[in-house]
Amino acid sequence: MLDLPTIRPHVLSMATMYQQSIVLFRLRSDDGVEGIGEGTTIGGMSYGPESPESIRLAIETYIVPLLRLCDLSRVAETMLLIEKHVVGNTIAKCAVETALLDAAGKRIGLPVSDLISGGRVRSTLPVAWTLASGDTKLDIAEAEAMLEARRHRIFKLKIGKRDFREDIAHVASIKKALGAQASVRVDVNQAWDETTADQGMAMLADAGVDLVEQPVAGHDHAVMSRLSARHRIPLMADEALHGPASAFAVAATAGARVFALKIAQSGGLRAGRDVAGVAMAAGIGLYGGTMLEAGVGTAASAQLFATLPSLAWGTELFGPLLLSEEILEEPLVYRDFELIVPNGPGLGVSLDERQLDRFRRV
Ligand SMILES: O=C(O)C[C@H]1C=CC(=O)O1
Ligand SMILES: [Mn+2]
Repeated sequence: MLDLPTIRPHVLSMATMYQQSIVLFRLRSDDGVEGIGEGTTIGGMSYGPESPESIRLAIETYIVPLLRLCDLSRVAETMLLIEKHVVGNTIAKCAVETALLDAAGKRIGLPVSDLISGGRVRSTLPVAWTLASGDTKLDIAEAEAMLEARRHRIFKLKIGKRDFREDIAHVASIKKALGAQASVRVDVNQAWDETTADQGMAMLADAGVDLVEQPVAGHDHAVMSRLSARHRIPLMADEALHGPASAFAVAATAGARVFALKIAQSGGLRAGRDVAGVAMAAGIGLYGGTMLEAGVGTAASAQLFATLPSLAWGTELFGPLLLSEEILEEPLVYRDFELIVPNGPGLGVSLDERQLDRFRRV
């Protein structure tokens, strides 16, 4: 487990992050091939049911003994055994599956994208940036600097902490300042009830905002359906999605027009691929989401997102850029508003051991 400093406090409706805690998992199979994976969540236990500590515990206490029984070159068979003995804990499973896939790719000299879906259809991914300093002027200055540097032109604003009118005035000022050169979206992280969401979504549409992410509780599928039917601004599901069955439930009730696809929340890259399959079959748009992972989880997400036939809303794979310390030997490359998807065997990234020693939680 590493505790990594962020470049600034990141203000979300349920927590303010001053650092990010990530869990790295490394395995070595009998043939000597190594694989790495990452399990990361946001804001301790305030975002979802897993925490950095629970991810580590699930892996060490329950998953590692199962791995000792497996032929680690057989990814699907190994994950099936884990699925049989460990319920839930999608982020821990994602870390382990990522390491298995990384090793599998290295073993045969292919990137993970080639193993999970027959290869990539794109080699770069558009990347959004989250404005979450908590201050309108600072957010505008940050967005303008990102546009100037050609790093981001899609901005997601974290709202839901303050009164909704105050939040929307903040969003509208930012959209007005940036104009047509940027797409502005919001993430409410489940903070509103239906009545507030009704007023909020109408006002956000009028302000020129393109997308509203998880305005109400993820388990309120009926409310999501009603909001999606009533509003022209698309509702994006995030916390409602934790694997293919939940994706099907949201799709079947027309609860969202866009899915935030996350490998951690889905339970791994292959489950994420299946969530994407549900979305595509149901005519739901896709956005490549993040749990603000560092380089390993971000590279793993990129391997999946690169295989998706359509990714209409781009991605938010900016996690490493929110951290002031790099953990990869070669940092991921961001250029011209996009992330270059690593192309080496496995995930295509390696760890900087000195940084692990510096930031490991003791
Ligand atoms: O989507 C979330 O809820 C979590 C995350 C993604 C970007 C960000 O700033 O926070
Ligand atoms: Mn979200």
